[in-house]
Amino acid sequence: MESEYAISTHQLTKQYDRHIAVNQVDLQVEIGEVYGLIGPNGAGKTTLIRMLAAIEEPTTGEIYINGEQLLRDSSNPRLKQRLGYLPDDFPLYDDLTVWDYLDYFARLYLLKQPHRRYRLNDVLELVQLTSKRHSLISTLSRGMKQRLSLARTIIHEPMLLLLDEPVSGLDPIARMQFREIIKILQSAGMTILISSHVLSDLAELCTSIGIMELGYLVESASLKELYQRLSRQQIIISTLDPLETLETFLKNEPSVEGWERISGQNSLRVGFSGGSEESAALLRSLVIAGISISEFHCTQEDLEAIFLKLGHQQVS
Ligand SMILES: Nc1ncnc2c1ncn2[C@@H]1O[C@H](COP(=O)(O)OP(=O)(O)OP(=O)(O)O)[C@@H](O)[C@H]1O
Repeated sequence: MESEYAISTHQLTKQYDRHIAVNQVDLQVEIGEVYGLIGPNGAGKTTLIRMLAAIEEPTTGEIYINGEQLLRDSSNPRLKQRLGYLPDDFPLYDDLTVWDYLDYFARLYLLKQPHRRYRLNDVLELVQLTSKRHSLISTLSRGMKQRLSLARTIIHEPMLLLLDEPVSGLDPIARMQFREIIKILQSAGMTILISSHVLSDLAELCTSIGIMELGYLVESASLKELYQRLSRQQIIISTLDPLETLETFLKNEPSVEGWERISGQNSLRVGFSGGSEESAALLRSLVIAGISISEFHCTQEDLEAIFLKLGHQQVS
């Protein structure tokens, strides 16, 4: 049963003195997923990830990685070989070159020549740092340093990647570059667990989302299921007529659940309970009623709206 999952935990708990940082967490992540972990500061995300990476001992509970149990009082060398862990504060050695830094880690993972050299070249190409291979780390931008950290994390070709807030502090372009690399790793078959405060990044990358709060995993579902269950459809309607004309018409439409005016535009954001057939029928009847429609655009509430609807704090 556990072997179906890249990660499976049972009642996983971590207690520091009297404070419970992770509380009876049952987490299941299927092989090949990109699983996003979100939650406010102090929710327990880092502690959970550190236990999965076998850096932190659980107080109670069990962890299975690809069906194999992480053992207490053991360095778990075989399992660690399959894991790549990127902490949120990993130090880089400023006075090494990019190549020497990666070569150092490849040696730690006992990669032999000529495979080590091939692997370094492949990884540098993936993280788009080939042209920087002879540069000192101190001369890299923050985004480049983060991509180098990722390169170090995957140098030994792990099956499972654990990334703790990898995009925090990066500008939008650097975040996009990082996301593109994650997508390539996923398509190569890696399972990836990623914690982030940037919900729009997770919405674009993840297949499933887990929400942590006060040490508990309070929600865990595929992104598709979350959207189906919690995301309302919305229609943006713009008109050349006075907004009141459109509003009067919408009052009699059964699938319309309310609306708000979009400031500065002659447009409404309409909450809508129907599917695509009902929205097509609405557009038809607006046109038949002689209302001049300049925009009619169906959209869905995003991950941030879902997160707020669940009653959790906003995290970004
Ligand atoms: N070594 C430790 N000793 C005592 N308490 C700790 C320790 N590590 C974490 N905690 C506490 O456990 C709780 C969870 O911390 P954790 O860092 O896992 O949260 P987080 O969700 O990763 O937060 P953030 O988003 O700020 O990184 C916090 O209250 C923190 O103070």
